[in-house]
Order: sequence, then structure tokens, then C-alpha cells
Amino acid sequence: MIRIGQGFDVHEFEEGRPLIIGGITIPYDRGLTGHSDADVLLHTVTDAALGAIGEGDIGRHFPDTDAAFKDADSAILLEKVWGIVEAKGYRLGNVDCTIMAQKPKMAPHIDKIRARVADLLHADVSQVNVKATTTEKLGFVGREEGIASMATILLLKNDQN
Ligand SMILES: Nc1ccn([C@@H]2O[C@H](COP(=O)(O)O)[C@@H](O)[C@H]2O)c(=O)n1
Ligand SMILES: C[C@@]1(CO)OP(=O)(O)OP(=O)(O)OC[C@H]1O
Repeated sequence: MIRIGQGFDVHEFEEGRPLIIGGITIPYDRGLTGHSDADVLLHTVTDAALGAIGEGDIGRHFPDTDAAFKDADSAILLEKVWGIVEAKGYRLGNVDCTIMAQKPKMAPHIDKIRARVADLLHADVSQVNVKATTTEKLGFVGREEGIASMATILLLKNDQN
């Protein structure tokens, strides 16, 4: 059995917060706004996983009206969702992610993000791809108002490779 899911998320920049993307802190002069730590990449991986198993979305599982998730570590939210995925008998086939950011430059951080995401998904780093693109100064990303991300995930059950 194979299942596919996709995720998309956007968070606005905010001064005075750390920039956390893919479970790592990236040195920058601004972070992202959110009820949680606003890890836009992990949110898209979480949504993609939930989509693949037909379990709705991150906001349904961790409402932004619930004080329990204020400043939540998004890695912990993803770990909880991955527990549901594994309880249903699935494991990672592969996940492919795209970060849309005019700044900062993500390339120096990609290997560390891949390793962190692979760790959270109990997978090998070869099963995780993370890309970054600017939007050529166009739109809200191009105006450096925020960062967007998307992810596509493939889950496998039983003997599928
Ligand atoms: N925030 C970003 C955006 C892009 N990159 C890397 O630069 C390459 C070229 O980006 P374009 O938007 O001009 O296509 C892209 O392929 C990434 O490797 C980056 O590191 N950080
Ligand atoms: C993660 C949650 C919960 O803390 O809050 P935010 O950080 O605002 O993130 P969002 O991408 O809007 O998704 C769902 C939320 O319920």
C-alpha cells in the first residue's frame, strides 16, 4: 500500500523571535510569527503526513486556540503525528520539501535540516530532500514579508520499497 500527501504553509516574519526552519535555528535578524515556534517547514511535513493518512491537518490536531501549543516545539508536534502514521503501519518512502524564502540563504543549512527531518521520521537522510528557492523578489516572499514552504510525502506499508 502506498499513500501520498502534500502540505503547504506560510508564516510572516517577526522581529525578536528565533528563525526555526526544519527543526534547526538559523542565524538571522528576524524569526517567524506563530502560535507555535512557527517552523514553517516542519508544519508542511506534518500536514503532508496527515494528508497521506487521511487525518486532516495540523490545526485540527493542535489548535492555535489551545494554550498547550503556545510556543510549541514543532518537532514534538511532528513526532506525535509520526506516531499516528507508524501506528497505522506506515513508514517513510520519501519526502520532498521546498522552502520559498527571498532571504536568508538556506543552502548552508540544508544538510542539517535534512538530517533533522530524517531523524524525526525514523528514516535515512537519502529519503529526505529539501530545496530552497527565492521568488525572484515577487509577491510576499519576494518582499521579505514571510516564508512559505511545501512538501510532498510518500508513505509505504508492508513490503513496498
Ligand atoms: N532562500 C534561498 C533561496 C534560494 N537558495 C538557493 O539558491 C538557488 C537559486 O535560487 P533562485 O530562487 O534564484 O532559483 C536555489 O536553487 C537554492 O539552491 C537558497 O539557498 N536559499
Ligand atoms: C501549529 C499551530 C499550533 O501551535 O500554530 P501555528 O504556529 O500558528 O501554525 P499554523 O501553521 O498556523 O498551524 C497550526 C497551529 O494550530
